[in-house]
Amino acid sequence: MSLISVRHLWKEYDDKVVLEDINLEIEERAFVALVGPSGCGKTTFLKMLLSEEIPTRGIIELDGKPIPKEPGPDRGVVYQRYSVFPHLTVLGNVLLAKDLGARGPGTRLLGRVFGAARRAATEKARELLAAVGLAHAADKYPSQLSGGMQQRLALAQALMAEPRVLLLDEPFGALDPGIRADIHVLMRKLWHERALTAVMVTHDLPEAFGLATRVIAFERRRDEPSDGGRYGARIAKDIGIWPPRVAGAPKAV
Ligand SMILES: Nc1ncnc2c1ncn2[C@@H]1O[C@H](COP(=O)(O)OP(=O)(O)OP(=O)(O)O)[C@@H](O)[C@H]1O
Repeated sequence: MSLISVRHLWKEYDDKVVLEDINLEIEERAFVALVGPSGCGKTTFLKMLLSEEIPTRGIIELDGKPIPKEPGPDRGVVYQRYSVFPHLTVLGNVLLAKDLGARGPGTRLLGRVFGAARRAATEKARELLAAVGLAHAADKYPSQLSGGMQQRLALAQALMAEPRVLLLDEPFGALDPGIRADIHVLMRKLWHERALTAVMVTHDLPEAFGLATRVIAFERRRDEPSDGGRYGARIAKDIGIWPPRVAGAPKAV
């Protein structure tokens, strides 16, 4: 069974069709790159996977069940520009992800984590900071971080709730090429080492083909101003990388 199943999905804003009859099955541990012209609906699609937007028609299932109506800890997200809390340290920003997502035993009003749960969360946040190469920066403030370090922090924060699905919206688009290459290495490592299924929007084809197991291109079959928004984008290409990349088996890359 697929982890994510999208069937006959349409998204319209007023009388403008953005996405038209999208059908897609995403296997667990896949790394899907979504590419396509500007404005073709890639971010809108990601927002529907995150439950920040509601489909006009059609079905999205996560693990065989309708996707939850609200964003939740099962889906993490990283945007191109990370919105940090400037008055919190790097460690504090990662812990906040836990606070915001906190539920159940060990939690109190406002969802803040206390006591043993707090200590476990701090340990986990430190482990994540080490995993993204920010162990040395735990006590720094976001304004003291470079763009690349901020995106590493964004990854740590997104992973704090151990999401099954990691959604990435041009996460490395604002970085210089050298920094980007470094963070690609990190992204590969995280995907191999953690139980993640990733869906990443990117404009960068080498990035798409360099990281993904599968590259999906959205495109409108007609895109004339005279069409007045009658046609949405569809899946124009669905390319499996060859030889296949297998999560957890970096030697196969
Ligand atoms: N809330 C909204 N209300 C109305 N129209 C919207 C809304 N959000 C997005 N759109 C429109 O939907 C279309 C798709 O936008 P979207 O941002 O998903 O495209 P994209 O492929 O991610 O573009 P880009 O590559 O430039 O980021 C655009 O025409 C946009 O103007």
